[in-house]
Amino acid sequence: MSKPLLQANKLGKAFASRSLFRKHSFQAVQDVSFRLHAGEILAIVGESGSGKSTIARMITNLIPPSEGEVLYDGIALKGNTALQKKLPTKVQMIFQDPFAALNPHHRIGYIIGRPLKVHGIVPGDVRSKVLQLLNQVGLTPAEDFIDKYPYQLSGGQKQRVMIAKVLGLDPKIIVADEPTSMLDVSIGIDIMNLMLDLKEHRQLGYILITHNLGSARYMADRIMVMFAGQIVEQGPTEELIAQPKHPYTKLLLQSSPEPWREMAWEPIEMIEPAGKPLPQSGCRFQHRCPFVQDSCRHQPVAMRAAGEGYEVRCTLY
Ligand SMILES: Nc1ncnc2c1ncn2[C@@H]1O[C@H](COP(=O)(O)OP(=O)(O)OP(=O)(O)O)[C@@H](O)[C@H]1O
Repeated sequence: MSKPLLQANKLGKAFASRSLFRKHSFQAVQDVSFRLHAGEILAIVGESGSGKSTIARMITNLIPPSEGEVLYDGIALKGNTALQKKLPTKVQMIFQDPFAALNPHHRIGYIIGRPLKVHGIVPGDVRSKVLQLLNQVGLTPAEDFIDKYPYQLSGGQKQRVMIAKVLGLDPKIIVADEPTSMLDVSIGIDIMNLMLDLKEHRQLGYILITHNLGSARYMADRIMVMFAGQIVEQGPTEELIAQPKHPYTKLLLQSSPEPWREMAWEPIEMIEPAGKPLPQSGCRFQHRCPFVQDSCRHQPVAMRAAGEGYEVRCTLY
């Protein structure tokens, strides 16, 4: 297989926090490794607080990892100022709320054209390039959109503007953080289809961050399931959905409202509700796992191979 566009090696992130009497550190992400190739979509799924956005912020260089490294085309990001400077042309982010991400005081032409000037991609008049980008994201006739303000557009149109803005820099990777969660279902599907078309035409790699297993299944080639800052399972989409291995993935799938999921496993009964403090040692899921064994309470659990391109963090495998 070709060299990955993006590689995360044993990424970790600890945040310092301070309570009234003492300082402590909270491990938000731990031991996260994955690869993304051109033309591939990797979905990161997991409940709120599982570390998805922290991973996105580390790979886009918004925050430094506490451990591990991020590589683009095999080159480490850390300490490489030339690569860090070039990063916007390699990786771009799309956010959940396109309205918050678009400056309401500027016209669409300015919003899309500004990064092209700042990064020296189009010197001089950017109008024709902006019109081309509007066409590419389906905002046509482009002349009708270029002079509008964000408030004059619908949610789906705003998300298309966001996509046009990031495409202008010709990135190789797009990190999309819940890109359709604020849109109506049918509009969300249109945006996902647009993203899939752009991926095909430009051989983009996507990291799709989502709570929604339905969107992950619709878009992604591979799914990576996070629990409490760790990957618990990653593998090809259809295989992971049809035959999940980790008890947490099974729980996530069985609690999904999606009509397509057919459970070929005994329903998981949690022993403790979500939201309890994490255990001090051993498997992070031990309190909630009905299959917990003595070793799960004491030994940290490493990722293990569970088939071709498949890994799971569970002593049962
Ligand atoms: N700057 C920060 N300082 C301290 N803790 C943080 C910081 N950023 C994130 N965290 C904590 O790290 C953990 C992971 O957060 P993160 O935002 O990555 O989760 P998430 O899976 O993206 O959640 P959501 O789906 O709600 O966005 C959470 O417990 C969060 O409170």
